[in-house]
Amino acid sequence: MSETPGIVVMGASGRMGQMLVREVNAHPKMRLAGAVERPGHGWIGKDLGSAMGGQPTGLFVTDDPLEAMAGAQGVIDFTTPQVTIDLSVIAAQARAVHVIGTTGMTDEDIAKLDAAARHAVIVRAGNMSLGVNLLTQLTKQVAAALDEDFDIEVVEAHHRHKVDAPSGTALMLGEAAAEGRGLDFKEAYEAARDGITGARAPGKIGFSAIRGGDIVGEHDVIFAGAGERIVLRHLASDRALFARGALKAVLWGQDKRPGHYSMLDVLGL
Ligand SMILES: NC(=O)c1ccc[n+]([C@@H]2O[C@H](COP(=O)([O-])OP(=O)(O)OC[C@H]3O[C@@H](n4cnc5c(N)ncnc54)[C@H](O)[C@@H]3O)[C@@H](O)[C@H]2O)c1
Ligand SMILES: O=C(O)C1=N[C@H](C(=O)O)CCC1
Repeated sequence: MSETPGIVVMGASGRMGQMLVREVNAHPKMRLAGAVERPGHGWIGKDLGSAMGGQPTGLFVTDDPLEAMAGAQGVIDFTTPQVTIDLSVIAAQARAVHVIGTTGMTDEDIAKLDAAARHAVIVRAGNMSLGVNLLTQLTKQVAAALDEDFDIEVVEAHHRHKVDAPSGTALMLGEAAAEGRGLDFKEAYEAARDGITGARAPGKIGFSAIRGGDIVGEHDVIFAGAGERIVLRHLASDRALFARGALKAVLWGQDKRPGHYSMLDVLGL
């Protein structure tokens, strides 16, 4: 391995992709080794710096992740579930650390990532920020401390372009709450309500999603009891915090054994 790991950014023109390119370029301990976009995208074959509206960098955008990963030690991937699953096979072949921020994965998708992680290091989290990962631990503690008299609701808000709901973060928080309270998450899960739903059933964890404008990402975990309410809140106002978490993860993964890790492992929480 070269001293400075080469990192490929998948989905380089995306909201997170462009943020990742900037953060990798600014990082003293890594270099940008490749930038990948989907076949047919207008950036394919163009100089990445110019495509991003800056100076040419000599690095050209490709639609071939295998080519991009030749000589790379890591790939950071905030794209779509199918793209991420396909990439996990290629990353494993290339022995590159695969950092996954993509959300909206099904259980089947995650099983495929588990299979790839038998041969490679995968770090995956629905939210890469320190604040949210710490909040999952606080959520678990509060849920363990309070009994079923406190109803748990997770409310999240994101920009108008987000395609999946509930957010990956909301699911992380809900899973932490279920774990703290000793509930089976799948059984406790209650999707957004609509119409004559009947009274709230005890032991459920409810989810609601707001979509609008340019909201980066906001999450409340509400513990609602009789006469009092506890609200644990995380507000993200800059996507750079997700990108920085991903950079931390790709460096952390460099000397790890194959496995499917989370940001809790990276952050030691
Ligand atoms: N885990 C986190 O901390 C975190 C933070 C922000 C966003 N996300 C998630 O990251 C994902 C992307 O979010 P976004 O807002 O950047 O979306 P986006 O739509 O702006 O970016 C996705 C990019 O992937 C590209 N892409 C699609 N198919 C591809 C292919 N075959 N090869 C290469 N690139 C391909 C698209 O062209 C696009 O540029 C979402 O699932 C989102 O929920 C996670
Ligand atoms: O912008 C998005 O999309 C985000 N997705 C993650 C999620 O689903 O929780 C993290 C926050 C931003």
